[in-house]
Amino acid sequence: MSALADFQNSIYLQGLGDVRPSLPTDLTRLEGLAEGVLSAQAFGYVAGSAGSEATARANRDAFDRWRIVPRFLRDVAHRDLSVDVLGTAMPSPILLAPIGVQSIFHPDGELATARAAGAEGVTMVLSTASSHSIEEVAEANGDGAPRWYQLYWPKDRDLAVSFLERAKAAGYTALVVTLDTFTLAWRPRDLDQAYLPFLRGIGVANYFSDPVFQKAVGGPVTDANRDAALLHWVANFGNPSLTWDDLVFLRDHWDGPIALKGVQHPDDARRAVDAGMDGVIVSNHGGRQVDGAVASLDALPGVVDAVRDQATVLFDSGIRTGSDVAKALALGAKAVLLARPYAYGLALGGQAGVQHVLRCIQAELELTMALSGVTRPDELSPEILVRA
Ligand SMILES: Cc1cc2nc3c(=O)[nH]c(=O)nc-3n(C[C@H](O)[C@H](O)[C@H](O)COP(=O)(O)O)c2cc1C
Ligand SMILES: CCCCC(=O)C(=O)O
Repeated sequence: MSALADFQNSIYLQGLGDVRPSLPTDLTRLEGLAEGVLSAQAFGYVAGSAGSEATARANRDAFDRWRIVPRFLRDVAHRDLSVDVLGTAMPSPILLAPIGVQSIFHPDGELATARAAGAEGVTMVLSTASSHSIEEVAEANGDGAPRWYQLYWPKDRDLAVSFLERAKAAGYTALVVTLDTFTLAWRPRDLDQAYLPFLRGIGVANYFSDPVFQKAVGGPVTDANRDAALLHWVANFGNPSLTWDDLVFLRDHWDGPIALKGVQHPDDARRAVDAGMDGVIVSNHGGRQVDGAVASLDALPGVVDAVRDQATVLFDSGIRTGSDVAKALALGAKAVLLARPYAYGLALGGQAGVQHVLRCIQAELELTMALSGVTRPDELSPEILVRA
């Protein structure tokens, strides 16, 4: 047994003193509860996806179509979920996905998430669109806590370099570059409420605190130049003109590992390898970008096949339970990024809510593996799965 599954025992033992978990241990129930504590706008922003939300549903359906076939009498007494991903030692193959604008879920936003991740030893991927700055989040995360930085690659190259330098200086060791959101997709829940957090000054902390950004808007952002600063953000946030050739620029300005997030096609995965990228993250942004896009889990095997051992393949979009993690790993992912469930945990319980989510999903993963005859993540293979 490991400390991860000990969480299960600690819950039962607390029950002897009539103490019960304050949040559900079935993480699929968090969304419904979060709806009760969030504003309609904040809930619509996190729970919503692109268009008719067909891809968001497809992400979940794809997990349902794979079933685990448990095996027994394989000595699963000693379990070890730890993995090394792009040079970062992790207690389990689960990272916290980049989620921007977290102060719409809880006043402490990314600071609470960073504290939770630091306390659990789990790697947090900080979004460029965070509501607290790169440096503030690093401080909350703690010295020596593992953290990665996610880049939204702005038009202004000097600003991109400044973000990378700040992230490096603040101890973020790997870079995640998100390809699929150089512009926001058609998101009806936000459109119907005419709601975009950035225009209300949320999710722009890294921009407003940046010397390159400040220079472009005539100095530190105050009431006097705030509207101009927001317009500069709109004009600069993403760059639809980027091509594969531009990745050379990133390689030149970041000396750690780089993973491209949003890869769905095997050929794009091969191009990432050719461009010297260290990893790809198979993701459709939780169905928030291309409605009608292939379910992320269905895209995973093709990418794994294309990349083979030449790069690390990570996965997100639709992970809700420990058994989802096991399925994604069985289909070839080295680790997964957990997203919406921890945003709901944050909304419901701040730092403690995020820690609850992390403990539940890690314990559930370990128990699912052990009860399926598997003791280590690298033992998970397609052999443990059948089509439903
Ligand atoms: C509210 C919200 C904000 C997000 N912000 C970012 C972001 O700033 N950068 C990024 O790369 N992905 C962002 N994502 C996408 C997640 O990293 C992840 O790919 C997606 O949520 C996975 O789908 P799932 O939550 O349904 O599992 C965001 C997702 C949500 C729900
Ligand atoms: C401008 C987009 C930043 C946040 C994001 O990635 C999302 O809402 O999906």
